[in-house]
Amino acid sequence: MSGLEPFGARLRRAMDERGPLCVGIDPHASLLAEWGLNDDVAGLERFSRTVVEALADRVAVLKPQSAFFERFGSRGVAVLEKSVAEARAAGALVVMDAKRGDIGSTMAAYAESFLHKDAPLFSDALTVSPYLGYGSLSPAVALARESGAGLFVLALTSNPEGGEVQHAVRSDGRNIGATMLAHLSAENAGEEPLGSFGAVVGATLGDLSSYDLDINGPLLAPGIGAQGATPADLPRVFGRAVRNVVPNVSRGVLRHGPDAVTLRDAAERFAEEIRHTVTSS
Ligand SMILES: O=C(O)c1cc(=O)[nH]c(=O)n1[C@@H]1O[C@H](COP(=O)(O)O)[C@@H](O)[C@H]1O
Repeated sequence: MSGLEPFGARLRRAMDERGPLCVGIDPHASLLAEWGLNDDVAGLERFSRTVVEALADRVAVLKPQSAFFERFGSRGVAVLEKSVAEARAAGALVVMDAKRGDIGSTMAAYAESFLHKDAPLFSDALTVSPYLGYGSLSPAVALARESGAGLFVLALTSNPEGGEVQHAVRSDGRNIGATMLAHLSAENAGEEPLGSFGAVVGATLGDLSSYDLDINGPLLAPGIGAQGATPADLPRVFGRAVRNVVPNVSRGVLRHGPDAVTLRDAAERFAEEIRHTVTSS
């Protein structure tokens, strides 16, 4: 199977050309209501199409959150398929936020669902959970390599509950979050200009200087906006690794809809602030 150019290279170029902002497509029921839409498939379709039409030709990454589509069953998943295809056709990279993770043999099927080039939901990258053991993700790593796709592995998540798992210390003295970062570093060794295997590291976490964030791969950083972090926090949280950070904003942008111009302006304000803090750090 001949795949695309590796995700890391495509992402680096998109970040250089468009700036690193990732906007989430998270059609919460409360946002549908704020946009004057019904909490049904038609409302979902209109919401998602509006975001894609407003932003896919200008932001580097769009990240649909699968749960909000799955809520509507097969018709919601059909909207998700269409949104992914339209966003990619308009030039955005799509990170499917489905946070899959299972025993290896089942993980292979999840990988086929999102990372096989002929899959209806093929996406440029997929969020995955390594908490059945990092090795259980190997079928997804292998298929991503073959397809030119990427993964974002939950390492240090933005939510306050994450520490109970991710800060737990192993017998070798390293904590679980740091262990995931080390696995990703090994995955990305020697890749230029950037590896395809990223970590999810929350922008809400404060100073992370005790972690080696230099994984030669992208760092997806949710938590800006609704969860309280700001673009100005990025250099303090990520240090030198800030240049590989893909900051995600979902509700902080989406609450400005349904008008496309207002949505674009909101995304542009975040993008500008991010550009400013990253280039001046
Ligand atoms: O993998 C993710 O995207 C993710 C990881 C994480 O640690 N924290 C986190 O908030 N997310 C996702 O990022 C988005 C954040 O949304 P907002 O808080 O509305 O900006 C949601 O879709 C979350 O599911």
